[in-house]
Amino acid sequence: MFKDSFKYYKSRSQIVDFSQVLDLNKDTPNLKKIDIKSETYFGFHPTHTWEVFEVVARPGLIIIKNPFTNVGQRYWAVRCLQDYSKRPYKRNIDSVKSTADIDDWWQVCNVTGDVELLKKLRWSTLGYHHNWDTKYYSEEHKTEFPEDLQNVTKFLSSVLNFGNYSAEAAIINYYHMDSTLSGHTDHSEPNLNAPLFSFSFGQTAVFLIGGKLKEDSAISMFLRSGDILVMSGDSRLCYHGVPRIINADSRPWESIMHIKDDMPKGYEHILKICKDEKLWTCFGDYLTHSRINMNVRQVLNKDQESL
Ligand SMILES: O=C(O)CCC(=O)C(=O)O
Ligand SMILES: [Fe+2]
Repeated sequence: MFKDSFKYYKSRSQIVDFSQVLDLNKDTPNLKKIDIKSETYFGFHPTHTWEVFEVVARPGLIIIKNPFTNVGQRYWAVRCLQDYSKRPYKRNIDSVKSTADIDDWWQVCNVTGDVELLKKLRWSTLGYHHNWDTKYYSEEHKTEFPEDLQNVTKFLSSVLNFGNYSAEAAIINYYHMDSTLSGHTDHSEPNLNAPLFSFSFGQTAVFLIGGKLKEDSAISMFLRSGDILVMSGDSRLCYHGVPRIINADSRPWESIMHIKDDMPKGYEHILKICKDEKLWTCFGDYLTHSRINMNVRQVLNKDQESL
């Protein structure tokens, strides 16, 4: 059962055996290779070099083994920490009295060196804001959806042959080494046919995915920095969660190669941070102790203009 596996991997009071966790670094019959179109896009290695798999036990669950250039990883980490964590996006810290007034969390953390505050940000929502109590989206609770995140998911959707994609809601999850995310399904979107794109950066997650029912058994997999998980088809409504964050076995964000980056216009200031070791340091330090997950969804159905 999902619950039992979750408890097992979460446990700190016993030695946990990770040998059954699906590992993209190992050749395994549990993964089926998928061929994709040949394209290029900012922040990624050319798609003909990508390793894309479907998880045999979970049809529709696709995983792209870190397709990012190291600069690409830095880019999204900077966006999540410096920009997607800011007002007017909605954050968990908004509803806590002591932190509710903080507009620019990242700047305050860096100016004050407040490590406690750094750990307080657990999520932020972009576009349609997920109401965690009612589990509904509404037109009244919506902010602009970032264009770069919109475009990167359009690109991925096209490369993977899912067709047109319109990213309209995202949850950015910020995890520390002791954070977990309990089992849930993502079913609030009127459009449940469109895939969900999940990007991982920083430390490694043990990701658990069961079936459509809580009682179904779960499989586990490592999500490392740069890996992209796509929940589509039959896996879109499966129970899933993160019982554990473990230390990364490599840190691809640490060094950058000077390859030409085909940067979309308007984001040059982000690229400047990625390429300047001094400016990058505080972001790199964060990733050394944390994991960031960008979880992107299409909310509306094809011909629907609003909720
Ligand atoms: O952090 C992850 O890998 C999963 C996050 C997730 O399931 C969610 O935000 O709904
Ligand atoms: Fe989820």
